[in-house]
Amino acid sequence: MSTSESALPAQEQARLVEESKRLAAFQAVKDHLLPSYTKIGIGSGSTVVYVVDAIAALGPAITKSMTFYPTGAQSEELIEAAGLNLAYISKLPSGTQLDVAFDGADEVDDDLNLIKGGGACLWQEKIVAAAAKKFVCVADFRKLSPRLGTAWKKGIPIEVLPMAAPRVLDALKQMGSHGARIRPGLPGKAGAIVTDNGMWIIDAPFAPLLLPKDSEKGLHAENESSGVWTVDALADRLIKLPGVAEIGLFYGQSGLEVASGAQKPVAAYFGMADGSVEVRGAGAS
Ligand SMILES: O=C(CO)[C@H](O)[C@H](O)COP(=O)(O)O
Repeated sequence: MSTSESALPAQEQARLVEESKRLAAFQAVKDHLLPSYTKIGIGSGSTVVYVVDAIAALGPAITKSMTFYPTGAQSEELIEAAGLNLAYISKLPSGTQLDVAFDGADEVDDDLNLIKGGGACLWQEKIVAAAAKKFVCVADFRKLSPRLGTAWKKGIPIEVLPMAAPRVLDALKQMGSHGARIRPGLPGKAGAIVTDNGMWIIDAPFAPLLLPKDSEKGLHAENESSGVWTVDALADRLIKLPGVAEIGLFYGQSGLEVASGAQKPVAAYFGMADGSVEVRGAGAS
């Protein structure tokens, strides 16, 4: 949030953020949900609520031929509450892709790499995003960052098998994440947060993650324990730690570059504080 926005009273700031999510969601749906589409992925979080609002606003004449695939319990409820057709990715016939998937993010960098998992749904979110021909990210202006880990300081969410958590924490420390910790449950719940998949989440802070273009500026990852990593090197390393089920880094090639299995969005829509929508990547299709 810029100085001018953070000077606003808290209530006005919150209103601005909500309005920016809504604007981004309606624009993304307008640009990327074609009436001919039949299979749509729906992500998790507070921004996706507006995506579902935008889809429902198209009316049953358009949406009745569409089926919606959730990324967890929250989006399942959203789809049902909006009266949209619900199905599960486990029932998507092999060899079939979703036409498009919409989801939020905790942070988005200049290369459209994402941090996701603030809402603990990252595993199913990655499966649904990678199953889509086109993955579109929707966010408010606070999520736009030059490098991951600049604005989002809570750490990279990592979904782990509970019995492996202490070993994963040891490994993260060696990799330079000194503040890594198991995410606690919601107030009133003792112990760790438990994901829709029965796993725990570790949040692992790292120094802002470098991009390929940073090496041209003389910025390099040093050694492992320095905690300075490029996005790809860190992601490749984290996913190989025994006990790690999935990581909240969505990285690699985008859906425009690979036929299927992309984790990165083809486009990211940001609602801005001035009421505009900034689009990074591919616009309308
Ligand atoms: O990754 C996610 C949940 O696991 C969400 O997409 C992310 O946390 C953004 O949420 P919000 O739209 O509420 O800011």
